[in-house]
Amino acid sequence: MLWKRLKGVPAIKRLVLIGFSGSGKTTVGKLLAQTTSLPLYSIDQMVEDKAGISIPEIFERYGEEYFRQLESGIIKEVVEKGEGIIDCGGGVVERESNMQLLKSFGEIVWLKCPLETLLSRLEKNDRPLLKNKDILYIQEFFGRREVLYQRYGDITVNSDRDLPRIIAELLEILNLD
Ligand SMILES: Nc1ncnc2c1ncn2[C@@H]1O[C@H](COP(=O)(O)OP(=O)(O)OP(=O)(O)O)[C@@H](O)[C@H]1O
Ligand SMILES: O=C(O)C1=C[C@@H](O)[C@@H](O)[C@H](O)C1
Ligand SMILES: [Mg+2]
Repeated sequence: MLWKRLKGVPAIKRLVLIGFSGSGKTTVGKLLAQTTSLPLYSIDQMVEDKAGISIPEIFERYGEEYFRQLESGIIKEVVEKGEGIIDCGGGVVERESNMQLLKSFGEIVWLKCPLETLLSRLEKNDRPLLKNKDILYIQEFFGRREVLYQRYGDITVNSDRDLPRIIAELLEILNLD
């Protein structure tokens, strides 16, 4: 065991991961769920399961607003669950109502990562809001999103590092065993 549980301090067992596409929410969520045995709720995956088509297809056929409605509907269902890790889509912060619900569920962790790293991770980019966009557009979009992640995150974790270090920091913050 790399981390040590602090005795007498309650563990955080309701966690919400937010951050830009490529910040590692899904990757970190899976690893953290495996390590802690907490259930993982991946909102993007649940939206795709509900719609029966991929996210790029949802955007293409029905548009962003329809995707956002599905996303908000799944969030309403998931916050009714008990303990667990919620892996959000990158745009969850676009709706204040999503964030109120998620705040009532648990601790919101912003996986913060510089744009340069995100872009290298998203080289094979299929995210509809970023696909085929020029760098100036992406920089401006990233800047607007950072303001929102900063606003809603209770805890900020640097995700511009290797995965074991991110997981170790999260386990320490959450005081999980
Ligand atoms: N700490 C890391 N170091 C190196 N590569 C990483 C790290 N975290 C994630 N990645 C890689 O970056 C890519 C994007 O990661 P991931 O899908 O987890 O991001 P995300 O935040 O869930 O994005 P989205 O909001 O689009 O769902 C994946 O290929 C993943 O393997
Ligand atoms: O940043 C966004 O708005 C998105 C991020 C992805 O996780 C998906 O939820 C979808 O591609 C929208
Ligand atoms: Mg993801």
